[in-house]
Amino acid sequence: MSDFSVLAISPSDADAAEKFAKSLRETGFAIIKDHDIPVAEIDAMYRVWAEWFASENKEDFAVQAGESNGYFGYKSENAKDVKQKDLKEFFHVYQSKEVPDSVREITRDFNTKLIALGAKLLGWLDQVTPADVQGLLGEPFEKMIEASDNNLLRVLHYPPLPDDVEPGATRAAAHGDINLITLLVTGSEPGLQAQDVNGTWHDVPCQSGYITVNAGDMLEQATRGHYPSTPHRVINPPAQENRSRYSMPLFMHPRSEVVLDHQTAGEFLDQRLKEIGLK
Ligand SMILES: O=C(O)CCC(=O)C(=O)O
Ligand SMILES: [Fe+2]
Repeated sequence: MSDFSVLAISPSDADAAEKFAKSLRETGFAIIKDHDIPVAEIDAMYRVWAEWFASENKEDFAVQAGESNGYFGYKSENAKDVKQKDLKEFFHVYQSKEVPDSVREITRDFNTKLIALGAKLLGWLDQVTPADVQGLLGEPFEKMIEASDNNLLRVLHYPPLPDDVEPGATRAAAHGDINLITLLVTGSEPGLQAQDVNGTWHDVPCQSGYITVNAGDMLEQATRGHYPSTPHRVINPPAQENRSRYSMPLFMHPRSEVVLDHQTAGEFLDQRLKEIGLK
């Protein structure tokens, strides 16, 4: 186990797009710093959502059958091909769907900013991805997510571990994300690990204000492996640090009709949601 020595890229770097694509290609991850989302806003998001997860009326927002927005209770999701459920609860925010009053304004604003940053990063990939790989795409990456209703901000709460935690159960078992790229604002506590191409697990730096980006399965599929999807997981805390952990990944999802390879993004997503117990 070692620290992940991924370069932190600033959007103002002259060669930001090249560095970003190189890092995604060689490590599956990239770190963005000096973006325009203030740390104070990230901290405020964690604060208001911590209060919401501690509130009594969470179940009023429980996800409805056939839907994917709203509240998902503790142990509702498993990683693909893993039996045990992850030790987490979460809320799925879509720009066009309802969010609780107490968190609405800040969440909409934060989500808008993060989606804009995600669009910019996909635009970087459009600039520097080799022409033969671009030739495989039905449309540029940035276009795939334009006016997409499928971009998903997941606000996660990993409660302190109970005394009777089942052997082998973890906060988040190893998985690849389904979507194109994920923007993962640094969590409130450490625990996130990424696997490199040699199979070694690394701690992802838990530095406030950093946004870690990883390639997902749709990006790997659309580029036939040019950008490999990166396995990652969230490990359980040591006993002396058994606190709640919060994190907020934004999953950038194409419009449903975008063709990835032999499947549309909508078909791909549907199949994967069934495999992870969410559909
Ligand atoms: O909590 C984290 O830091 C990672 C969450 C994650 O990988 C996911 O929800 O897909
Ligand atoms: Fe993930």
